[in-house]
Amino acid sequence: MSFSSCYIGRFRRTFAQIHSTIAGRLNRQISDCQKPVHRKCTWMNTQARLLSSRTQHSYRRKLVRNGEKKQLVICIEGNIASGKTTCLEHFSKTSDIEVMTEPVSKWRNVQGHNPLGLMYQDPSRWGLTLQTYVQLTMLDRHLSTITAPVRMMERSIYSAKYIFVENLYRSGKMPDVDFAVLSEWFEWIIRNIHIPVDLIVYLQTTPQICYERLKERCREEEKMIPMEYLEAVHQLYEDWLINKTSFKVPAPVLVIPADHDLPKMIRQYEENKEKILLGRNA
Ligand SMILES: Nc1ncnc2c1ncn2[C@@H]1O[C@H](COP(=O)(O)OP(=O)(O)O)[C@@H](O)[C@H]1O
Ligand SMILES: Nc1ccn([C@H]2C[C@H](O)[C@@H](COP(=O)(O)O)O2)c(=O)n1
Repeated sequence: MSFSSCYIGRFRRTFAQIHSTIAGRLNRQISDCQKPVHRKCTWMNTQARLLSSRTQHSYRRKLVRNGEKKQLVICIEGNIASGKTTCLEHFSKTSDIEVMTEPVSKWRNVQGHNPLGLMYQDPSRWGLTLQTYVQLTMLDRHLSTITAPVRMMERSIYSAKYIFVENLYRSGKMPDVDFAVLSEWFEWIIRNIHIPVDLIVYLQTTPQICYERLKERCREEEKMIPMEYLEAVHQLYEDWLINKTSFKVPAPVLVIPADHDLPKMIRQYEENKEKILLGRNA
């Protein structure tokens, strides 16, 4: 087999795996969000109908998650090492809440490769690789079937793009072409797939506190993260969720100050529990 046919064969297999992962999570139904349409059709038919609906009508139809019902989806957002996983651990003890951490273990090991580690070693070369995989795995998380009345998940496909891809690009570590490809993927996803988020809980920290917690956690890949990186991520989060000057915010935001020690954080989580369970920020 020639090098090129072997390469094309591998590309086709990889594409088929990604396609089946996403397609498997979808209901193969189309909905126009306001008026759900309960018609079964194949993936290909769905695409055809999406295309025709777009040319004939002004409203947009989107693919929906398997068995999508009225469960609440709460995304926990915050800087690296701000305490998101610790927050989820606390709420995992509450009945009626399903918690879902970020798929970091996948980002550290995809078929024996470590795109997270590679990205920190050489962001210009591997930023696209990591962020493409983050986008896929986060989409997979968003589309997975919810098994409790409330889902709390760590971060979202939105912060992956608005914070981390944006940071790589703005800091000059992601080439224009990589940013353009990732942006088109992202825009396609949010235009065509319904990704409901009911509330964003923003754990607001100072970069200095995150730096201390990062050092304490001591994840191998993150040893070279400088303070400036956490400051840049912090600023992007503030502009998105507090100042609301950068990107569209997909849900109301509940801000929890998160520089405090663990006992105080737990008190704050308990004080905010009702709001969170109702998906409200006030
Ligand atoms: N309120 C807190 N005070 C002190 N240390 C904390 C607090 N919350 C979390 N940590 C510690 O900080 C590190 C990062 O927390 P983690 O929950 O993993 O953050 P994230 O998931 O946001 O990256 C961990 O070692 C954790 O034990
Ligand atoms: N889109 C993303 C999301 C996360 N990361 C990095 C940042 C951390 O090193 C790690 C996990 O984040 P944490 O849960 O500890 O805040 O993954 C990234 O580079 N891109």
